[in-house]
Amino acid sequence: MENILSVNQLNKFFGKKHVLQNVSFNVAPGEVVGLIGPNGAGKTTIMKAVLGLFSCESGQITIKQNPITVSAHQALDNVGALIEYPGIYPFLTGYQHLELFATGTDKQQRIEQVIDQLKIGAYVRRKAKSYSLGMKQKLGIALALLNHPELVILDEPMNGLDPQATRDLRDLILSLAKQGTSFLISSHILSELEKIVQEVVVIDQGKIIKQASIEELAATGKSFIFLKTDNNTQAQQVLTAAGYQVELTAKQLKLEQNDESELAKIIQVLTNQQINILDVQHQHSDLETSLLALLGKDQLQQTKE
Ligand SMILES: Nc1ncnc2c1ncn2[C@@H]1O[C@H](COP(=O)(O)OP(=O)(O)OP(=O)(O)O)[C@@H](O)[C@H]1O
Repeated sequence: MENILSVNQLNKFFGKKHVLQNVSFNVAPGEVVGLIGPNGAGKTTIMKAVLGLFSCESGQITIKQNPITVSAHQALDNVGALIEYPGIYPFLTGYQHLELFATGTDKQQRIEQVIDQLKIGAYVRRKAKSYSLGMKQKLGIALALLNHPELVILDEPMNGLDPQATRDLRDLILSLAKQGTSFLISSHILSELEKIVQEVVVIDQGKIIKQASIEELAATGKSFIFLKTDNNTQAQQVLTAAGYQVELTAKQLKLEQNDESELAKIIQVLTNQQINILDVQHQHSDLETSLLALLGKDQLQQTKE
């Protein structure tokens, strides 16, 4: 299927600083792609470049195969975006913002629909100067979704949202993606991001260090077993003697799990010594652990080069 967004060999300098280095990735129709990386990695710069907000020294950006440059913006009619913080006029109401930016013949219907989708009806007719951070954020997202965009770019969309609003936004993104809308989303809340994205683009110091499906990335991280026994100190000694690396915290033991059969072996070692197991928990590698492992490895590789 033809990609909705293609970024190809993008290079951007701010002064002498090479902030994007040969950045390439694609977003397919209906795909939710997460852009993740440390502070200053270049995520917002990529998003701004896609929106044609500044020129890049080299590379191409196309939306539905139409090039985006500082002077060619037509393809952006299909794009909705919320970057950095919502640009909101304090003396207009939320509703007036929506009226100002709505296009198309079904404007009025669409405005009512996004008010409903973002659950902003209770305050949308109040002046925006009285809005909390989360209220502004929801209005910003409503504006990004207003004109039936095929591609939505959201920079830290969960900023300021409470748990219920975060969950509502997650459900909304998933349902729009099912209907074919594509998303490019950056977020530091990786536990949330991993619930919505299919593909992850990891950027560090201006370079893409990995593009992978969320499952593929999770598989690169580690899994742990947490055990509580009736004698953790003895359990640690016994397991260490059996060749396991065991970390003892105040209440439990932590072991790295390398393969699925390991838990049964550990239980056997402990029961052989009459140590009773009170609780077992298994923690699969999450996006955060995988990302940290990836960044750590990459940094190690860079220092070796
Ligand atoms: N207008 C600018 N002028 C000069 N340097 C800039 C400008 N905008 C960004 N930078 C630099 O470009 C690099 C990438 O910044 P960017 O905002 O894209 O990072 P980010 O990944 O979005 O970070 P964060 O997670 O902190 O939001 C940083 O080193 C930043 O200092």
